[in-house]
Amino acid sequence: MICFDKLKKAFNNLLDKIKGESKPEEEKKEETKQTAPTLQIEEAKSPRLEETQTQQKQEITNPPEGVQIAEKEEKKNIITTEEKKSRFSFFDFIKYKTIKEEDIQDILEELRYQLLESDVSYEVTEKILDDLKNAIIGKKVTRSEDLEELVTNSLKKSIEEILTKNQRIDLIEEIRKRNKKPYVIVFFGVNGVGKTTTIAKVAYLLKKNKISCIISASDTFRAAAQEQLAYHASKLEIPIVKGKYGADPASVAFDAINSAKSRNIDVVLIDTAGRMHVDEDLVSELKRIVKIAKPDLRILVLDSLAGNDALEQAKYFENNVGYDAVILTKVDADAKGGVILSLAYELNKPVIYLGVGQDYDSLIPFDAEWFIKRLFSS
Ligand SMILES: Nc1nc2c(ncn2[C@@H]2O[C@H](COP(=O)(O)OP(=O)(O)OP(=O)(O)O)[C@@H](O)[C@H]2O)c(=O)[nH]1
Repeated sequence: MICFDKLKKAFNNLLDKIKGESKPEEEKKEETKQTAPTLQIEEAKSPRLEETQTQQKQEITNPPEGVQIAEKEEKKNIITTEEKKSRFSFFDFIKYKTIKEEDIQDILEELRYQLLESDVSYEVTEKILDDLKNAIIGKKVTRSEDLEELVTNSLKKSIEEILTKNQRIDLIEEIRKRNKKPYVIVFFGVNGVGKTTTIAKVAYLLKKNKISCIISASDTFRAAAQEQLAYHASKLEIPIVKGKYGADPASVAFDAINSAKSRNIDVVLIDTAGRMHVDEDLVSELKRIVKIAKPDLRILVLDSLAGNDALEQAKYFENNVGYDAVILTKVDADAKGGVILSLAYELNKPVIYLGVGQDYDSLIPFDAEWFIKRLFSS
């Protein structure tokens, strides 16, 4: 289950505003009619007028429960209609004239707010807004459908540019085309982002593609991490090299690589320890592992629930250790979704997979077209 509802809503709200204009006149009239109150007590005609009027007065000051609910419903209707009416004003305001920046200021401001709320970084938000301004300012539109098309195309194009900024890496193809055995991959990231789970998912993916692998349990910092990996390795029937608690993680990786060489195994997957905070100890440990294991690919694992903090973590790792690609986990639990855009645009490395659940097959290749489709589907 992948949601990123908030980001989707941000774009849908904007398009809804524009779509609202295209409703036929009849529908508009119908909606306006609904604003007239239905509880018209003053006009009630009764043979016992006085009695009725007294009763009505009482009803007005203290209406029965059913009427109270009806009034509440009615108020809701009025509010909804007011909202609907405001949708019409945007297009009515700009049609037949050349669109100027000040005409779209309000809708851009609303979009800006909603994007930032969805974890889209400031820089990416500004790019989307600038692209939108460039697409519609100076245009003359006489049909709301044309405006909707202009806006949709601009949003889709911006997002495509953002998501395709970095060269994609097809992991399976990369391993197959590289004539090196074993192909070494090291995974790192702060604690709890999902490194161990991701390694199990990657092992499963390799196995499905008939690529053999061995796991190096180089997280000797957290005792349970070894057990967790051993459990996955046994379930997936994949060999594992473990180290004792507190052992040198680089030497565990070294042993795993030697084991792969002697057993003709295609790939070594190296797990590493996370820390609560990125710190100097972690960085020097990772540098040592990288120096000794000489990985072909360094994968940074980031948690989408960390929002913009994920971006900060990525910058920290970039500056201190360096990495080649990102796997973004827990996307299934991320109701916002903007972090994907921020990472894709602000990092110089590609996001290659998304973790979308806890099962072994809950790892999907990251694809711009897929993302855009989901974002703009109804
Ligand atoms: N919903 C969801 N949960 C995930 C995903 N990936 C990992 N998790 C969960 O996140 C929690 C932490 O995952 P781990 O794999 O133990 O994280 P870690 O980075 O190895 O943790 P440390 O070894 O402490 O650094 C576990 O409960 C996983 O099941 C994902 O894509 N979606």
